[in-house]
Amino acid sequence: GLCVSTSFAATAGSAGVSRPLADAILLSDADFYAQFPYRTVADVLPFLRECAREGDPDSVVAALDLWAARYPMYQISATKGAILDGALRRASPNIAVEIGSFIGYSAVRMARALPRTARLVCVEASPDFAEVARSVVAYAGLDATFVVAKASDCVPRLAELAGDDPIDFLFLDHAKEAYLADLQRLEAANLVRNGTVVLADNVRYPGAPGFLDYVVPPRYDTQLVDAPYEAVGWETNWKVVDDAMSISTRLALLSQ
Ligand SMILES: C[S@@+](CC[C@H](N)C(=O)[O-])C[C@H]1O[C@@H](n2cnc3c(N)ncnc32)[C@H](O)[C@@H]1O
Repeated sequence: GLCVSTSFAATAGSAGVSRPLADAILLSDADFYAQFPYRTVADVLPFLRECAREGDPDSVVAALDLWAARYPMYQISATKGAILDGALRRASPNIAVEIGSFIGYSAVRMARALPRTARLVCVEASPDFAEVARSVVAYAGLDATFVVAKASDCVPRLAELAGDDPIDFLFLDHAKEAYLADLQRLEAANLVRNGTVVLADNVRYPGAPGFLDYVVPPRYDTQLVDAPYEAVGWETNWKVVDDAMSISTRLALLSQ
């Protein structure tokens, strides 16, 4: 529909689209679905090999934007991706953690926006998704360490990976109802410091009960950034729903 082409056009222009991706953009729905079927998440890999340049994160992001436009699914939009890029660049973290990677779209965006010496750790509960995400990040020529675990079980491994260092930037995009408990688990393990930035998606829709009430002074300073949730009912009737990302900065550590 209209939403798809407009939102994609905005990214394609800035990303330096390769010739094959430009061809794929022009395919009719029927031709696109015939040439690039989506039966399992791993089907994104042959599409990327054809439509994105290996070692070129911009072309991988542009190709995944097209993939998501033809197959609306659970990755953040290009608009939300730009919000993530901006927050990450402003925070300039040494250690960034993402919880909920799906096939690696936001992981590529984060790895691309990080300082060279920084590390990205991605926590993903599904082994299948994590394996695809790992391949996508590698295809983009970027680095990330994957922890295949539920967020509630990832703390020991995160602590090990971080050494004595806290997480400087945390992106929450997994089970919305688990945001609060999983953040508090990281706090209890001293993985959050004064100034740690926590960016959370879907805090308005589907919504993160309890989480938004928690990330307020004196614990956190929080800014809400409006950005629509695009994929509601995409199979039958495309609907844009109000949503927001929250960007919270830790103000003070409480003893737990
Ligand atoms: C919305 S998708 C993430 C999209 C990704 N951040 C992107 O923008 O490309 C949510 C992901 O969280 C994972 N997930 C759900 N609950 C989880 C949990 N408790 N711990 C870790 N991962 C979880 C799901 O398997 C799914 O891949």
